[in-house]
Amino acid sequence: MEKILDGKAFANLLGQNLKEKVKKLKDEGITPHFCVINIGDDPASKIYVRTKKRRAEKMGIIQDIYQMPADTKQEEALALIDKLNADPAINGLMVQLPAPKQIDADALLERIDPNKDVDGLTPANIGHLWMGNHFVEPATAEGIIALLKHYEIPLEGKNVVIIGRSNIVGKPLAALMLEQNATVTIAHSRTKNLGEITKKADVLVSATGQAFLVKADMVKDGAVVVDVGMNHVDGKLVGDVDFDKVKEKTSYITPVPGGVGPLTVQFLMEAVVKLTRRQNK
Ligand SMILES: Nc1nc(=O)c2c([nH]1)NC[C@@H]1CN(c3ccc(C(=O)N[C@@H](CCC(=O)O)C(=O)O)cc3)C=[N+]21
Repeated sequence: MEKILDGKAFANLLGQNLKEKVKKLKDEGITPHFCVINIGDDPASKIYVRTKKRRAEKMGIIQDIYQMPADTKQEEALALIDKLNADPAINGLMVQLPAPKQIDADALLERIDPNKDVDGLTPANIGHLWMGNHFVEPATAEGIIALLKHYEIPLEGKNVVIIGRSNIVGKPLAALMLEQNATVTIAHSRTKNLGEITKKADVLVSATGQAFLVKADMVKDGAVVVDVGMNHVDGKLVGDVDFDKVKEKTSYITPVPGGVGPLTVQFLMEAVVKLTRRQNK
């Protein structure tokens, strides 16, 4: 029954358009330039940062990586953010998450200039998101909304269940789904009778980091399933969804890899370009 929501193909389609936008900026003498601050040695983070760098190069965007040691002090990270905020040559910055435990990551996010906030995770921009006057949105959530729109999957009046309440995915996605007039439920690790709740979902999104959490008996026939999970199992990348069994019940489903991940990266690039344009009006 399933139809695959091909995030990778859609990201590439968007990429062609974005390259043109970057070219236009370059004709005006402006090259979008952003920085990723990565603190510590998380192996997954290092891969993500490199994936972004490749994508940035492809788009014609400059990405600097500031790799900081695992024992970086809060003040050192704050000082770097201050420096990048103040540098007019830098259009955007982001702090790769998770950060080591001595770091107060929320305080770092709070320090980022909202006008340079590629991730849309500063308190100001989260406020804008919930008020409905946002100009930069967290990339994963934005990517999911765009993907469903691209496949002409309506959200108005639909029951959307999101598993996961992170600041980076679950909460911002709930805001954007509400904006699309969906009825939104957020489930999480303390939710009781998860399967009963997910079975009511017309659109089910999982963003937990728990492999095989979403089983076929938790999914309504004909549902749309979006898998945000990135889990390494036996050296293989899998999502949160028991894909082979769940796909038999869905009308549409995102694969991992090749689903939401490439859209996250693409929409980070879109944010860099959007911020750059806004700074050069
Ligand atoms: N401040 C911050 N912003 C983020 O946007 C952010 C972050 N921290 N921390 C970690 C998560 C995770 N994330 C992904 C990036 C690329 C893929 C991606 O490219 N995935 C590919 C393939 C990955 C592979 O093959 O290893 C795919 O799903 O097809 C996935 C996930 C960004 N994140």
